[in-house]
Amino acid sequence: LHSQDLLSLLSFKASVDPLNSLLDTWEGSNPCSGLWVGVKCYQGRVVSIFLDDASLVGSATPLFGLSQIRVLSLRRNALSGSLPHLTNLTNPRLRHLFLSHNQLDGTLNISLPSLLSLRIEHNDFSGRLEGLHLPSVADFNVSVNRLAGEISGGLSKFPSSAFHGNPTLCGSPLPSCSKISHLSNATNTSSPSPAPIIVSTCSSRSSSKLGITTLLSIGIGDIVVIAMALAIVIGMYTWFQRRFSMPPNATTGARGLELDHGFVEEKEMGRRLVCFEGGEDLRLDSLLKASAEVLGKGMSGSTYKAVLEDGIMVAVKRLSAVQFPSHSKAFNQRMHLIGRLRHSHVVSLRAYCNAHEEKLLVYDYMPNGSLYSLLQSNRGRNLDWRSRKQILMGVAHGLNFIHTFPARPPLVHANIKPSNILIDEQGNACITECSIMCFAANFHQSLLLPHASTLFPERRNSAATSTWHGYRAPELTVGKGKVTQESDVYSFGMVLLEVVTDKEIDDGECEGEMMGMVKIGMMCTAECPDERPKMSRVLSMMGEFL
Ligand SMILES: Nc1ncnc2c1ncn2[C@@H]1O[C@H](COP(=O)(O)OP(=O)(O)OP(=O)(O)O)[C@@H](O)[C@H]1O
Repeated sequence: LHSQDLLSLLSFKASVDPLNSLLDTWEGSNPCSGLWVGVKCYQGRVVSIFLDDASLVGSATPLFGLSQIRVLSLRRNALSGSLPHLTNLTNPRLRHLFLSHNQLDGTLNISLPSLLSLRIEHNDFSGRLEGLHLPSVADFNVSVNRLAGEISGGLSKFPSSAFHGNPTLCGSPLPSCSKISHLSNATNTSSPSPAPIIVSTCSSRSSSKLGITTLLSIGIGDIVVIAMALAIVIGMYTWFQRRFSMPPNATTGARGLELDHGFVEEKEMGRRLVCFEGGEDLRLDSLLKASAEVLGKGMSGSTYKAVLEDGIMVAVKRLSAVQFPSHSKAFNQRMHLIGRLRHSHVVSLRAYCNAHEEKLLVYDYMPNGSLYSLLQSNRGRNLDWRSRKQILMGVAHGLNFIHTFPARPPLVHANIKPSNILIDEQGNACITECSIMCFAANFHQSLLLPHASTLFPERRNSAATSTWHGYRAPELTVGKGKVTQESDVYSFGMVLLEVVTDKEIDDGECEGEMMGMVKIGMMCTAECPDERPKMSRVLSMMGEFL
């Protein structure tokens, strides 16, 4: 291990975590052990740092001492101070720099011909853009800072949203500088605000830059939108109620909304087993009698591998009575939908039982374990780039299928993480446990755990079963946040970043693809849910360069 890397990391830790409460896994002398949260290495050198949303306060400067760093992502912390002069001499391999939503200030001096992404929006940077020499940059955003002067050269190709919120910045794509100086001469110079300020609805800090009138009009606009949304929701709710109170066979022909013609209800031992296509032969008593092996235990319950009398293997999830105490009608309705999901990248639910004393879900058994175990094992260390791409493409296809399945309300997975991504006989990735966590009683409590110490939790303690916290979207941490397709996209992005930046990826020809994937991962993990792409868009972006 390179001693300069160790020194840089320790000096960063001393600055941002003097009490050793946030980066407590940064211990010992080997940051490449796999235990240092957020640190990825290649051939003994630190190549990426992912510490988004880690509550870090202090200076980021020591991290620029990592001379082989390719990806540095420190979004949504409270880092302050200025950036050092970044050049090919200091950081020749830096490709992606993500520092948005911090309190960084000073002028920008970055001369990196190979830098592909620069995201520094929502900081306090000042001065002109002349200090930026970034001929290759393709992903660029400096909005909501205090930058001034004319936008020139190659930077003009970026949309105005990349620059908004810098009151004295001008030139294409913002209004021309002559117009601005004319305007500012004509108006009171004590409060210049020539450039259009479009403020992201996700930023609380930026709202201080809005005037009262703007806030009022936004407020009135919001009320109208909320009223319309309420009307739509009530209409949909009424429709939904009518729709699902019909007997199964009386449903109309809309694909995906029909209840199964083939489902069989079994009353055995006082409990009901509801079976879907491919699970018609399942019986509750044979399931309960089957020889079973524990596969693992998670937040939502325990999973067993059961071998039935005829030799068929299934995975049975026994839901925890604490997390799923009630016998809910909504749960049954959702399971009837989930039982119809049939896709090569989604694990089929074959049957379920929702009795008071026993809540079971019966899935196809996947013989090759999960992405979690793959990343943990030695095999994972040698998982080549092709296999990683194949897995991620599979997950993207599966999640896109779930998100576009005709259902009202639209289906949300709610628990995308490596242990819920299973590998089938052909090595394809299949998503399991769709929507289950939507019904968990303690869902939000489990999300309120501290952020930084749960980043990439799977790496912290290989003995513990995985938890979801490192993959949750930031809007879910506030306690009332609701899981949405956008929060699924965030979790997918976190999984993608973990798979792509996992160490021991062969360097060389795959680097371009890898960096493209990092870019997609960053888009998926944008703070603002509205800014995250839909899974269909993610798929087409992945397809463009893979
Ligand atoms: N259909 C399946 N086939 C094979 N292995 C499975 C199947 N379903 C789950 N597993 C494995 O069983 C183990 C336990 O899964 P379980 O879903 O109970 O916990 P978890 O995924 O860690 O957490 P959570 O309860 O939040 O989903 C995991 O390693 C998972 O990959």
